[in-house]
Amino acid sequence: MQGHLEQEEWWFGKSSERKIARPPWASVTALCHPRHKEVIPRVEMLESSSVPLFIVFILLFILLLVVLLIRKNGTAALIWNEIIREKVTNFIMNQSKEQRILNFVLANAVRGDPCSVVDTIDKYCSQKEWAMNVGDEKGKILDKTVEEANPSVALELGTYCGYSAVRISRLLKAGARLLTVEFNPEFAAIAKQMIEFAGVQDKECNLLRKGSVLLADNIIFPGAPDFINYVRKSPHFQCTNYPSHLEYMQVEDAMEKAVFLG
Ligand SMILES: C[S@@+](CC[C@H](N)C(=O)[O-])C[C@H]1O[C@@H](n2cnc3c(N)ncnc32)[C@H](O)[C@@H]1O
Repeated sequence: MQGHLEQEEWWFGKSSERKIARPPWASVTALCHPRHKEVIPRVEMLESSSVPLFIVFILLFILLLVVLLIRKNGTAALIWNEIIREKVTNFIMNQSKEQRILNFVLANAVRGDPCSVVDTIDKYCSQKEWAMNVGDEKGKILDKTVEEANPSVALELGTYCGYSAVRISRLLKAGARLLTVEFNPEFAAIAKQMIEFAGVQDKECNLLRKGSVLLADNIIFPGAPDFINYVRKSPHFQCTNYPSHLEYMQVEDAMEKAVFLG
């Protein structure tokens, strides 16, 4: 009877001769031919056209995991943005990221309008390339601190492209002074052009006096343990912590305000 069976009714010929090799992606079910009691195991292989689909699905899944990791984990975000993506883009465009930020501002912001400069940098860094400006979320904490302290002199350590310098300057009262310090000469050159374009200028100042306010960024990520340890233990500072997020990210971060009590 087995010999009369149509070829297409049986996938693997006689069951007694059958050796079923089952790869991991194949599932085994049982077949019973209508004219026989014999139960024939049937291997349902993924069709060859499904294998590339399966691989694409796995790759998409891995991609999704990597994207989630980059969005939620600060170290992964920095490795992706600062090492991989930035270096590749710099190589292709033969230009630094900071130069691209400046070019975007020169092309899109309003000269002499610090708010426009701040908004344009935020737009570039949230939509195109991540950068270590304080950003808009923590920027609002910075704004509030500057408005509360209403300083006649402000000192910033770490200018980078000049984002926070412009942001602080736009809130300073008439006659107030801002000094901002940057040790990387390339960043300092970019910041100088940014500050000039925004129509604000840096000037000299004195150091701490009673009532001076320090606002430290990135105290959780990458972290500033020595600074935090020092100001929190010192009787000369009154500290307030502001939980927030790493600029343009969902990674946990915070700012610390330390008021010098004298
Ligand atoms: C997080 S970025 C500052 C971002 C900037 N405040 C803003 O929001 O636009 C830190 C900057 O501090 C600079 N920096 C680090 N150590 C420094 C030091 N000892 N003196 C001056 N600048 C420093 C770095 O080169 C970098 O540009």
